[in-house]
Amino acid sequence: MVKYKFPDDFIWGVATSAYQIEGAYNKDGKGENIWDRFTSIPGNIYKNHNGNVACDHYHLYQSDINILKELGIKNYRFSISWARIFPDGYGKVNQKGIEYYRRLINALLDKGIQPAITLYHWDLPQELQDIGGWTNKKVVDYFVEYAELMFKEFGDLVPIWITHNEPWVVSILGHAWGVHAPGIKDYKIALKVAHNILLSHGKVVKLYRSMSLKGKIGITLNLSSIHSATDSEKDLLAAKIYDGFMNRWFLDAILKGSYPEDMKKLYNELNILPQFSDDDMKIINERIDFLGINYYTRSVVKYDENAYPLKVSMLDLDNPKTDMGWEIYPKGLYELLINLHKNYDGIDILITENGAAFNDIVNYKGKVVDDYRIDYLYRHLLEAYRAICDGVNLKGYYLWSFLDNFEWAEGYSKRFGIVFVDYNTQKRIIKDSAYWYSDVIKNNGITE
Ligand SMILES: OC[C@@H]1[C@@H](O)[C@H](O)[C@@H](O)c2[nH]c(CCc3ccccc3)c[n+]21
Repeated sequence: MVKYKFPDDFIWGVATSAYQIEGAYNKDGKGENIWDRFTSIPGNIYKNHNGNVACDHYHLYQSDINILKELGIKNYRFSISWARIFPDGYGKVNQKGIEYYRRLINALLDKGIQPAITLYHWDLPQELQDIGGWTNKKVVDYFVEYAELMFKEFGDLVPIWITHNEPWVVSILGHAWGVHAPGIKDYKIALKVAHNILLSHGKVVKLYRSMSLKGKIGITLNLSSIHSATDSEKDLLAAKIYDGFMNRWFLDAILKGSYPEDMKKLYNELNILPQFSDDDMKIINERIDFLGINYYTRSVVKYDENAYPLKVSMLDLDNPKTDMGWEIYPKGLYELLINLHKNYDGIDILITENGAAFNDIVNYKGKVVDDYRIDYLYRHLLEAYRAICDGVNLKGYYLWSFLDNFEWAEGYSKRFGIVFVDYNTQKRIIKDSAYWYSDVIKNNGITE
C-alpha cells in the first residue's frame, strides 16, 4: 500500500555531470577544461585523483543506460562538456563531441528515458580561463554561442534544459575559497564571476525563448536552510547574512530582477560589490519555467568577529552526518521548499539534486547494503511529500547520484551513487538503495 503517493506526473530521475563520470578527458577532439588543469596540479585533489578516466561513461554509456532501464528510471539529468563541443571554448566545432551526445540522447530516448541537460556543470574550457574565465564578458557571449549550437542540435529532442549548475559554488568555491577550479581566492572576483554567470543564464533563456522550442528551461541553485546558533541578535543577523550570501543573492536576481538591498549594502561596505546595470538585471530576470534546487543539508551559523568577510561561521554540530560531514537534516528541505513557494510566487520547482555519500562496502555476497542511504532518501522524500501536500509546486526529484563518481576536491573517496563503481575494473554493482528507489518510482510514492 502506497502511504505517500506523489502527483501522477511527478518526475523521478537521477543526476550526474560530465566531468564526474565521462573520463575520455582527451579523446575524440575534446579540449582541455579547467578541471583537467586543476586536478593536474598536485595538492588540489584528494590523493591527486582526477577525471581522466572516472567511470569511463564516455565508452560505457550504453550499458549504464541499460541499468537505468532495468531500474525503471525514466528521467536522467546529465551535463554536456563544453570543451567536447568547442575545444577552444568558441569558434571551431568538434563534430565528434556533438556525435557523442547525439548517441547518448538517442540511446536514452530509445529506452523511454527523458533527458534533462545541464549546459554548464563547472567544466569551463581552459582556453577561456586563459582570457579571464567568467570575469571576462566575452565568455558570457561564448556561452551563448555554445548554448545556441546545443539548442539547434538537440533542442527538439530534450524537454528540460538547465543553464547553470550552482553559480554560488562556481563563484565561491572556485573564486573566493579556491578549493575548486580555477582555484582563485578573491571575493571581489567571485562576485563578478557570479554576476557574469547570471548574465549568461539570462541571455541563454532569452535565446531559448526566441527559438520557439517546446521544452522547459531553468537554472539550478544550491540552497540551504539557514539556522542561527542562538536567538541572540548577532547570531540572528549572521543567519540573515548567510541566507543572503548563499540563497537570496541568486534567488532575488533571477526571480525578482534585483540583488537584495541588505547584501548590496554589505558588499559595498566590504568593497566586493560587482559593477552592474539595470539592463543587466533585466536580462538576469528573464522568466524561467522552473527553479532547480540542490538540497543536501542545512547550515547552522553564528556571529564570528574573526570570520572574513561576513563575520559568520558555521557550527559543526554533533548530529548524524553523511560521509561528507554534512548534517542529515531532512526538515531543512521542507522549510526550504515552503520558503521558496511563499517568497517567490509559487514558482515550479525541480529538486535537481539530493543524496548522500556513505562509506559503502561490497559485502561477501557481492552486494552493497546501503541502508543509511535508503534512510536518508526516505526521510528527504517524506519532507518533499509534505511540502507538496502544503501546496508547493514541486514537479520532480533527481537523485544525486546515478553512479559513484569523481567528487571534486574529494576525488573518488566519497560515494554518492545508487550504483557502486569499482574503479579498478569499471564494474557496476546496483546498490540496495537503487532497488529501493526503483520501487518508489514504480509505486509513484513511498510505501512504509
Ligand atoms: O557533493 C555532491 C554533489 C556534487 O557531486 C555535484 O556535482 C554538485 O552539483 C553538488 N552540489 C552540492 C551542494 C553544494 C556543494 C558543492 C560542493 C561542495 C560543497 C557543497 C553537492 N553536490
